Amino acid sequence: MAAPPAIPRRGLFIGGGWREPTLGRRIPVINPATEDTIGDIPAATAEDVELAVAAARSAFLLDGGSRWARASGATRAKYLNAIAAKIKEKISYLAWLETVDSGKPKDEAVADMDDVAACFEFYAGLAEALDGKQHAPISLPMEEFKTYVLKEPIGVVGLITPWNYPLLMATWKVAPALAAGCTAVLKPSELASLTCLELGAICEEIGLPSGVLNIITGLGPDAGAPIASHPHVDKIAFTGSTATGKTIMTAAAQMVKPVSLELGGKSPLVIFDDVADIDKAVEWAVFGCFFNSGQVCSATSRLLLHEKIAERFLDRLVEWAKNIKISDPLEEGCRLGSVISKGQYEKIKKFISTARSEGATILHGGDRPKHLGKGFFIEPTIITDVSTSMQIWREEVFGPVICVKVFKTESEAVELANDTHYGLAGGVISDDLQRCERIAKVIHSGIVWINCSQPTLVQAPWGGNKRSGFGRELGEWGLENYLSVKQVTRYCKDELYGWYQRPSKL
Ligand SMILES: NC(=O)c1ccc[n+]([C@@H]2O[C@H](COP(=O)([O-])OP(=O)(O)OC[C@H]3O[C@@H](n4cnc5c(N)ncnc54)[C@H](O)[C@@H]3O)[C@@H](O)[C@H]2O)c1
Ligand SMILES: C[N+](C)(C)CC=O
Repeated sequence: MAAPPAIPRRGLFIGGGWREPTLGRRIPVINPATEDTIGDIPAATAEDVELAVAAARSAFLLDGGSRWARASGATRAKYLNAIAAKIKEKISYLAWLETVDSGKPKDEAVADMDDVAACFEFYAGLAEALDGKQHAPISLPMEEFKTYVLKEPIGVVGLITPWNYPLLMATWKVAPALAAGCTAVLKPSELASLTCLELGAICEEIGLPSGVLNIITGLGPDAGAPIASHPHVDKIAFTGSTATGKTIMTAAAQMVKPVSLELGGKSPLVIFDDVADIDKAVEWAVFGCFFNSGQVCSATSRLLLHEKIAERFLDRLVEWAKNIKISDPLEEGCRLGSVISKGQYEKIKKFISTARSEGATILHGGDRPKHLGKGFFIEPTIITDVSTSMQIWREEVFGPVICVKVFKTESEAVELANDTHYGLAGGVISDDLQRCERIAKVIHSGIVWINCSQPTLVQAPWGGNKRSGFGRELGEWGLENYLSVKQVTRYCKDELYGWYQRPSKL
């Protein structure tokens, strides 16, 4: 068997080159599936953030912005397409790296890398289309003024991202930010930064102008907080926990800096008794909460079952959960890998034990799989006898743990579905499409899935309401996040405007 590739030892990617962190600190990289230390990443601090922001600002302003910010969208599109091509060329390597860094099954990592390339290509298309949207005239009810609109890049943007889809979540921000003409400082999660550093290497290879994208790795308070509070960062786009989102919003508010926040969730999946093929519904329930070990912001982790099918559905759910291949994520056919870290493993175990002590039943799972002695693995876990006051019903676990409640009527199902501070996603499964449409309208969330859970489409808006944040990523909305709209109005009559009396020239 060929030896696995080595983990590259990288520095911080600043101003188009690599540099060691100013204080010389590094953070170990642990493969969560084996618990082995496999490398390290730089631990940036405020000193490095200064350098990265300065590099991004001078790239934004260079030659009056003509190299990047005010270059045509078509010019920027060439770079985005070149990044996409490199991602495709290196897909197996990048997927391997993502797998050993995050513990997710290799097949999932390959799908993530496909999505990364597709996202760069999609925003390359929108960058080109942006050229045709400039100078859009505004229809006015008078003739003396003519008005048009320019869409301009916001400036230097700080992009702070989580570990669950390391390169993909970064791409959701980097691709539209660059398409808009912004320059950026990306700070991925300290728990999984390897593929984001490889993005730096790709930018170097394709000759992205220096300083357009800077990538600094490190701990949140040391490397993320100085970005959020930096006076020369014009916008923050953040994906992560609601708690960190609040801290970032507070820091940004001091400078009236715009923020977009993609935060946590506790999304419902409502299943009615009219489903003809119960396995089809069960598979979506499994996918909705056990994919990526449930470490998905939009995981449908609250399952609402109609009382008439609840027993049969739960029997099949347990069968399907037992059938999931849990293994080293590099093994062929793995469908449940490890969770990201020891800390996350312990947090999930605590959620399960609290649910038990509050009176819930652990119907299936709840432990480390017996055949895996090492690694941060947790069985797919199904929890029943849940009340709405329990922690397991109210709080995001971010692990392979689904909690179940039974309902009698449609209105009860809707009330339970909306019984949350979060509002990211929700799903409904029923053979009655009119009912699905009715429910889609009344679920308080940014995304509703009908007869499925989790499809994520680069063309469609993504984001939440309530404590799941605000702003939308992906689609054209993702580009708008990084554009500032400028009104340009011209007075076009030869005569005086005539509000004041012209003073005599005598
Ligand atoms: N809504 C979405 O689209 C979406 C997508 C993925 C993940 N998430 C959410 O992300 C969370 C899991 O990710 P996580 O554990 O990495 O979140 P986290 O909030 O702990 O960390 C996210 C990022 O913020 C940084 N950070 C931490 N403290 C900071 C501070 N004080 N100032 C600036 N930056 C700081 C971290 O280093 C990391 O890069 C879950 O709640 C999940 O629901 C949401
Ligand atoms: C949208 N998705 C599933 C890729 C990442 C959210 O955690």
